[in-house]
Amino acid sequence: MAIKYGRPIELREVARGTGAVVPHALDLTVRPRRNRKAEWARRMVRENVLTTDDLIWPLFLIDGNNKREQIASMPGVERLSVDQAVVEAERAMKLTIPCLALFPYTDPSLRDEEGSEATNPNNLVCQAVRAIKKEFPDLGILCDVALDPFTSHGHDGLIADGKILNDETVAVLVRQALVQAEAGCDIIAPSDMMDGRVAAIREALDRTGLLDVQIMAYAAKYASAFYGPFRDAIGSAKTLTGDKRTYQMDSANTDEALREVELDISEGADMVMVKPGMPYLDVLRRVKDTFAMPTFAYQVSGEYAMIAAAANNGWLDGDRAMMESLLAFKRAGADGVLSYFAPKAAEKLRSQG
Ligand SMILES: NCc1[nH]cc(CCC(=O)O)c1CC(=O)O
Ligand SMILES: [Mg+2]
Repeated sequence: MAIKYGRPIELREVARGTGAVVPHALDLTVRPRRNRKAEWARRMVRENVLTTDDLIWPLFLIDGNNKREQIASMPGVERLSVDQAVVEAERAMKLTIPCLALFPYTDPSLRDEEGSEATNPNNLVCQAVRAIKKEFPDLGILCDVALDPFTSHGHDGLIADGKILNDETVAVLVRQALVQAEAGCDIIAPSDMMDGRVAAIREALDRTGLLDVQIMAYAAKYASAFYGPFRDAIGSAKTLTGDKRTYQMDSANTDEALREVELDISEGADMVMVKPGMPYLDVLRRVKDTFAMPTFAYQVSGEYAMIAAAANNGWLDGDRAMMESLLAFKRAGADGVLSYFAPKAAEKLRSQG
């Protein structure tokens, strides 16, 4: 047969009749455009859909009260004081976005070589978790585990002699995860890419009786230029020394992503993530097909900035580019997407009914 799936073309060698009724009509049996002829017809054959359930909304936190600060490289995204984060949490609830992700801008005076503020049970993230959970206990909260918002050098781990120390870092990450979980965080999301951190965090959570706290592992996280605006947002862009290529993955690799994901699953990850998003849809598809785990993509700050900047310049239709990019994650196998577009996309989805 000429084609593997669909209608066997040879079997359709029925007489087509001679002389088309319509002048100049091609003698075509198969016309794929028929299924696209109207919106209702396109809806009938649509293979993937985006809903508000697919969205995780990342928020940036800053110390203070009633404070909102624009982030220059992320037009439309702000740093929020805890009370304002609670306001946005209410918006998430109304928009039926299931989960927020929290990232702190740590005051420079609180940053040090060891990132000690990460394990302060009253740090900005923990304050926000408590405040949001108090008002909206049914809203999911995800907390990032890594030291970069807290270290003076901007790295995700501890450094000695210019090297990132894996095992010593994991010990600190475990304490960071515990203070977040004890504050009420639902999903611990290690983004540091140290080896063995998922197992260590799972063991510590279980030992503490925090059996229901989930782990979403940033399992295949690449060393990427697309994190630039995020580093502005959390204030690590200027201080970061060197790059993160000894722990984040080489963007040339995909087999390695499968090995990373397999390890994190075996260590106890409940969900896995591929990051960045759009430039790595091939990785996302392989991960989903290989492991059939709840699999998430992070449409990172640089991806957001590209679309937002082009839209603000009138170079593309921002809303359509946003929706198309989010649907692409679904098509590639994602169960959900962390995206700064989350509230805007949710508003659009709900206005469409
Ligand atoms: N480890 C921290 C972390 N968690 C999420 C992002 C990036 C998110 C984004 O760009 O939107 C980063 C930055 C980094 O690894 O340098
Ligand atoms: Mg790993």
